Amino acid sequence: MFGFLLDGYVSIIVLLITFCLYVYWGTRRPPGLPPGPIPLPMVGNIPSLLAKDTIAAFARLRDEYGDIFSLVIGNGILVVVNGYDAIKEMLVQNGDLFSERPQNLGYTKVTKGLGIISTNGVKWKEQRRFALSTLRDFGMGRVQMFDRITHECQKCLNNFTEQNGRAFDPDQVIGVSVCNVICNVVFGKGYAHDDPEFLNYLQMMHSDATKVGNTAFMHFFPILQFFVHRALMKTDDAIRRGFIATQVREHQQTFDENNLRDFVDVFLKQMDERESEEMGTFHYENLLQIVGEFFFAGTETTTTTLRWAILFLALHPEQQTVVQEEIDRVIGRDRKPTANDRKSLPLTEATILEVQRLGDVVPLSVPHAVAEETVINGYRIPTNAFVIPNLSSVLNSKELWGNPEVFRPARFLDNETKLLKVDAHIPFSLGKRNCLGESLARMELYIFITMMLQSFTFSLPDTEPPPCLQGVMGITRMPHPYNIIATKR
Ligand code: HEM
Repeated sequence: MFGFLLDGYVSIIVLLITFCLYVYWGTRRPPGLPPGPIPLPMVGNIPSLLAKDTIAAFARLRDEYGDIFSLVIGNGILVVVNGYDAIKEMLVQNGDLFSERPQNLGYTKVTKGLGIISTNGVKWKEQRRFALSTLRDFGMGRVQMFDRITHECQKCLNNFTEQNGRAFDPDQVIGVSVCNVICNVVFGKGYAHDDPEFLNYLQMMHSDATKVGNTAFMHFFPILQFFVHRALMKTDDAIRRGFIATQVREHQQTFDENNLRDFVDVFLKQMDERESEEMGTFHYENLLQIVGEFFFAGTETTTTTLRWAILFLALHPEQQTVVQEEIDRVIGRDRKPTANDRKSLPLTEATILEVQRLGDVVPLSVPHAVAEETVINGYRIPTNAFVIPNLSSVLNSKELWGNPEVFRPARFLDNETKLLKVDAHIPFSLGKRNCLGESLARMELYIFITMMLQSFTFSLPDTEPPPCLQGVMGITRMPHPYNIIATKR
């Protein structure tokens, strides 16, 4: 007669046990991982990633759990590596193990195993080596490239002049000039600043870059990934199949193997020579992807750094004046800067380093992964973990810089005259996966900043509220939009 009561009790006990197991498994950290907060059932440590300021949240977690901590998110694991010593130990001392990219990275689904940024093994090695040597031949370090960057920068300065002392947002004009530098390397030419098609592709890339950054945590959620990647794939495809494919077609039609004009020509020659290779990486789809990655990785990063540069200089007029005096003394106002001038411009160089340090443009680098399950400092790093080198923890370290929040180029100078080499200045990351475009980017920053200060003094309009210096996270850490007045010198 009391059977139904018994059934009721059994159901409640089963439910209770299930609930306890669910809470236990849901809040359990997989054994051996670096320390970190207790995950909540279902959502794991997502709340730590949703914080308005991820960088500040990571700094708090580092204080609590140490230089290497982990977060459990959905079906994924995030290992965050902080501080120069720990990052160097992983990316340099253990570079062979930590130089992979995670294959569960959302971006990998968009790239479908092509390109350089998200590939591993032979596919990555072969194309990275080829890209580095071809970029060196066509760009980085060559006088001809120096002239092309100078030319693109001059177009940007002409636009500043046309503003006639009015306040304006320099974002787009800098973006077009910087993108044109990449166009020069890969296609052998740049585009007009008012070319509507070019501007449209640039705008698409810009909004893609914002989406990828904002959706970092979606890498772990297949349903969310589905929607985001569909949107990303659409724009990615439009850029590759439209803008890039048109240029490649033109190159194929005018190809002359005795006159290789740019990156695309050299790649086409390799495609021809290696046609018979099975599983080779020199094929049409890979060419579209790699060129797209140069635009993607090279435009937003350099543009954002230059936007920070103008903002910091406008906020520090005394610093701007001393750099201008140095440039006037070494180059004058009429001659264009040369590569040779660099060694005579320590203050200018120190200012560029400080812009990159405080601008902190790629604060969390690009996720790495381990080639095989690894134990480091006694912690287990599984193969499916995303390893995040927290570059921001180095560029903003109190121990290293004393007052990291202050814009102070002199920290890179000895006796205010000699440029110091500071190993912990790592905006381009470290190790085998470090930024492939570092030399090109350094050349661009030097030419743009020197030429800008040669011709203009930057100030903020006093009719507008002071700009917010908190960065906005997209794929880069950008300044909030701001207006500037460029006064001709
Ligand atoms: C100021 C400008 C730039 C900054 C701060 C920057 C920073 C970075 C960082 C932090 C990484 C990730 C490194 C890692 O995974 O550990 C990276 C990778 C990369 N960068 Fe840059 N970058 C800049 C400009 C450029 C330019 C101009 C290019 C154009 C060619 C470029 C192409 C790449 C590529 C292809 C990768 C992927 C490398 C690989 O996976 O092997 N970057 N960059």
